[in-house]
Amino acid sequence: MEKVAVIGAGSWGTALSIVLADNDHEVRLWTHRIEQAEAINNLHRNEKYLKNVEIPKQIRAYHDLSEAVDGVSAVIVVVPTKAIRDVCKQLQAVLKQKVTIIHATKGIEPVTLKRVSQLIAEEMEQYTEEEIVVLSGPSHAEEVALRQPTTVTVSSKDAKNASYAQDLFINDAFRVYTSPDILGIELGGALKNIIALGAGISDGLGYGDNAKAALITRGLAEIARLGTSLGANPLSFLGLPGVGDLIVTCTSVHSRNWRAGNLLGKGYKLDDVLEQMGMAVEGVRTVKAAYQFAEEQDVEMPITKGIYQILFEEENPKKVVEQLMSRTKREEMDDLAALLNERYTQ
Ligand SMILES: NC(=O)C1=CN([C@@H]2O[C@H](COP(=O)(O)OP(=O)(O)OC[C@H]3O[C@@H](n4cnc5c(N)ncnc54)[C@H](O)[C@@H]3O)[C@@H](O)[C@H]2O)C=CC1
Ligand SMILES: O=C(CO)COP(=O)(O)O
Repeated sequence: MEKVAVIGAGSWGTALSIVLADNDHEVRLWTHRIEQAEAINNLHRNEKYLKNVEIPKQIRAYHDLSEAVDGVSAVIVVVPTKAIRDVCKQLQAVLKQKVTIIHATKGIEPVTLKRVSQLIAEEMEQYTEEEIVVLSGPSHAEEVALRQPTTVTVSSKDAKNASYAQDLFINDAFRVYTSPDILGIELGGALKNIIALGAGISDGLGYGDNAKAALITRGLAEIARLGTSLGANPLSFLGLPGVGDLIVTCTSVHSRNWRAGNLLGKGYKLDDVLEQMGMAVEGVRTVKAAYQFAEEQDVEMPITKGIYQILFEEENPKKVVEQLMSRTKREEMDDLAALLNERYTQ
């Protein structure tokens, strides 16, 4: 049994705390909102983020960060990407002992184009990027909290840390794999949110399953194209944090990115959609980063570009679909298949 702190009491932080409590760990769930800590401790509920879920009594919520991390062996960071730097600065100030840092956040910082493990290492000087672990994969909090079968991947350059994280979380309802390709795992988890926004827009416009299957497949091709240009293993995009997470986020009503896209497709404005959601919709910031990445790396990402135009240039979604459908003719297998072919047939 380990003593662990989960930083961020949104839907995902709360669901991961439940997995850890089921594994008999002592779980301290930190939130920056005092009233939320009180509600979790007194009512064993987190109604705003995870409706109708009973939180096990052995999960204790904290508002004081230094108390939450005192004596723990692992810290699991689960706040939205935009809050990572701020939260890690606070952690750096209060952490007295060296711990294993695991994050479960899915995003890329616009402008700097840094992944979350890089942001953590930048803000917490006693940790190197190689030591950080990411947990990612097709895993909606709503289903994890109900102990429905779920599979994820943990990844770190430090194999010992990845294996520690695997042991911490794995149980009969929550199966955990390991991977050494943290670049591919973080990029897959972040970039699928853009395609999920697109799937929601497509559904909001009234298009059908054919369109969604096309978005998932061609979206995977452009994620893999960008990822491999940055040095990721193309096979990672065929795994749980790649195609697995694309499928779940593009097809599940639980997905915040899909739901936000759906409202955009129905004609709502971005600001109104985000206000209505009231939860992290990571794809909105990540599409800025991916658009910039694609320009800098000279990588073709037409779906990402179209979604960027809908979100930030007020482009009409129907017009974007027309543009995507009337692009120059090409061979299909010039993407992921070709990358794999190149790597494994020589
Ligand atoms: N909800 C899900 O099913 C899953 C979410 N994720 C990822 O987990 C991350 C967190 O997402 P959710 O839990 O869904 O978000 P959420 O919107 O449900 O909760 C976010 C939490 O972070 C807190 N927060 C926001 N800014 C903060 C700050 N500056 N300092 C401290 N706390 C702050 C909020 O108060 C809230 O408790 C995202 O990157 C998301 O992509 C990953 C897998 C599944
Ligand atoms: O990453 C997720 C599921 O694996 C959650 O996706 P949303 O943030 O779109 O809800």
